[in-house]
Amino acid sequence: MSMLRFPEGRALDFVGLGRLCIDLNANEIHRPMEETLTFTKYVGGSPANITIALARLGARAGFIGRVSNDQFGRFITRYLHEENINVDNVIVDDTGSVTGLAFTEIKSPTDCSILMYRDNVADLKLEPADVSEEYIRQARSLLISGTALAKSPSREAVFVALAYARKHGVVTIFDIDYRPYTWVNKAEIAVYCTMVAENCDVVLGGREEFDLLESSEGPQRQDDDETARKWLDHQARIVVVKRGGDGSIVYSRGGERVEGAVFPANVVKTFGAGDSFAGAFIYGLMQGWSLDRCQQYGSASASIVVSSHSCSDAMPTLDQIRDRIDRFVRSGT
Ligand SMILES: Nc1ncnc2c1ncn2[C@@H]1O[C@H](COP(=O)(O)OP(=O)(O)OP(=O)(O)O)[C@@H](O)[C@H]1O
Ligand SMILES: O=C(O)C[C@@H](O)[C@H](O)C(=O)CO
Repeated sequence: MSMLRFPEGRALDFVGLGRLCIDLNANEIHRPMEETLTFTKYVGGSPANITIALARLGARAGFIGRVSNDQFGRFITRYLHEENINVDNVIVDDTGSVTGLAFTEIKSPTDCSILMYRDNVADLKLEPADVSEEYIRQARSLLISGTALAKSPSREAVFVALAYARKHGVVTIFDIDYRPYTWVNKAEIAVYCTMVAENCDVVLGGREEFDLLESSEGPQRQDDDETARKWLDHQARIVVVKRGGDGSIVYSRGGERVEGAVFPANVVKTFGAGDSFAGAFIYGLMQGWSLDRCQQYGSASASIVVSSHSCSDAMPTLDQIRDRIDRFVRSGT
């Protein structure tokens, strides 16, 4: 068992915090963006994707963030509402900010990149005063994504939210979510992400992301087991090291170490794997499932999303994940 206790009797199962942006995924795939003519618009932003994933699985989800006061901001808020995500703590920013744009280039199933437009974005204008203690008090869990720490006042808002969550026994989840385009330097990443990771119950990241947090400790740590021990020595009850096409390893404070493989996928784009994995994995933790079942659902969810054109729109339902698992059990595909 994961030794993680989600409080009961709360109005929300899960609250995401941070980036709400727009994905513009190239429709002409398997070619460089210089040759792309059209894009499809989706809601994006890692914490938004994970929150949508949880809502799609039936969790009562909410969000804390800022959106721009324009058509994109309204599009995002409406989409979250239509996904039954509570938007009471989604604030319209009126400082003239814009919505972050993530242009996804799909050159091949394994060669994808994101062109980010993030100057003056609304999500990083989130202020400490925007974060409602009452809103967090009614939640069972809170997700913090690392990019929300990249700039003030969003950075300070994160620490306020984390303090409220710890005060009210809310399970705190930190997805390192490193995106280079917003941080000033790697030293800041190590400092601020470490401060959050040391105070969260669940920490998820890829090998390179953990190396960024641990870089101040001399040569980059390559050992996943050592990384897990480090963070489990702090607040963490669960540490997830995501390893792309090689799967993931999940560690618990109770000494479990569970390696998980991937499900076969007809990969359209690799983006969205981490967010879809995280959504189903966290859902499983909330149900009190074993770690290998949480991991299995996370991996199955990821295989569905990497086989799709979008991230948020493609987040699967429980039935879709179960069907994916059943198909693999029956046929190995
Ligand atoms: N090519 C793939 N095919 C099937 N499953 C995959 C593939 N890549 C990743 N996954 C699954 O998704 C999980 C998370 O993937 P990854 O480690 O790439 O996270 P990430 O880097 O956060 O992803 P993202 O690209 O969304 O930021 C993996 O542990 C694995 O279960
Ligand atoms: O998180 C981002 O800013 C990019 C996302 O919008 C995009 O969907 C993605 O890369 C998910 O991994």
